[in-house]
Amino acid sequence: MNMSMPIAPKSASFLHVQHTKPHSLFRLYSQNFLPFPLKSSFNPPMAILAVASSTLGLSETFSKLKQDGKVAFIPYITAGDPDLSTTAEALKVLDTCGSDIIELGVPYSDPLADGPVIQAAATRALARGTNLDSILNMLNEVIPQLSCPIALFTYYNPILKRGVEKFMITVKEVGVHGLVVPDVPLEETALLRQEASKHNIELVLLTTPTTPRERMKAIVEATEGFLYLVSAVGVTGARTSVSGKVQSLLQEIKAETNKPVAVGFGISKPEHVKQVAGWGADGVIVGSAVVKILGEAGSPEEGLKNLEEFTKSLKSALI
Ligand SMILES: O=P(O)(O)OC[C@@H](O)[C@@H](O)c1c[nH]c2ccccc12
Repeated sequence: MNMSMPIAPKSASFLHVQHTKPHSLFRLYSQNFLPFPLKSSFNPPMAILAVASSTLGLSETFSKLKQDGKVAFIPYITAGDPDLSTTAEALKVLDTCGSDIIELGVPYSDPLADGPVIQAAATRALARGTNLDSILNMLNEVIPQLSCPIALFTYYNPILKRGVEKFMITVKEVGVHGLVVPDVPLEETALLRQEASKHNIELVLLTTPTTPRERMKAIVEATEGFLYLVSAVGVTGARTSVSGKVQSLLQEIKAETNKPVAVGFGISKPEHVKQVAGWGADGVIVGSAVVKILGEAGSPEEGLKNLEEFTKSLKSALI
């Protein structure tokens, strides 16, 4: 990864950039979008889902949580940081400590939406030779041991390199349930959504604090699994507080849909988790704070131990 690449300072956010640069992340969400016919998703009776709980997808996970009056805890980690065997252990720790969905990031050389913590994690993972094949081989072993679904998190380029249909087939084969592609140009969402739908992968779309209302409605219509509400302008990274605007954004979105909404960006403490859940979020996503613990520990063992403690502290805010 080009480490000299300027990391967008928080003030010059992608949202501001969207008005100056044609291809910033959030600019991609500002073109007109024609919602596509939603796939008629097969909804087996809960009894079957309860039996095969490890096969619960993203939307089933949210409906089960909703029935229990609970909010989803969704951590994000970068695959291969500090190494893939630690990632395998970290997935099990996160699962055991009560994660309801886990976002697993595919490290990429130009993570334009990521702040310094996740950029550094991607650099370390790539330096160790982590790639999509090695990640999928690891997932093939680990997913059968997990009780929560995995949402693979990747920029668009690695998908295009492999071919959209081949990518979907491959990730489905290892048991991945969901997919988040933060930089997909919306006019190309159709191709991704068609192939994702064909292979029963839930493609999660993102909306931001400055997404125009009509555009937000189209994104809500098109997203599957859940809607990712980005809580702050700028790049990923722990913040000292969560913007109060999230509360009104959640109300605005929930007036348009019954689909679950998970909030991410900047959430890094149990009090943030509690606050966002109290505002009506169906899920709370924590990335950088978790990545930092794993990637910057003195050893993988220390990282996993600290991860367990931190995850339990965040989860306890939702109980
Ligand atoms: O790191 P944060 O501020 O806790 O935000 C979650 C974020 O890491 C995760 O969802 C994510 C990782 N890379 C991204 C790129 C765009 C949007 C979201 C993401």
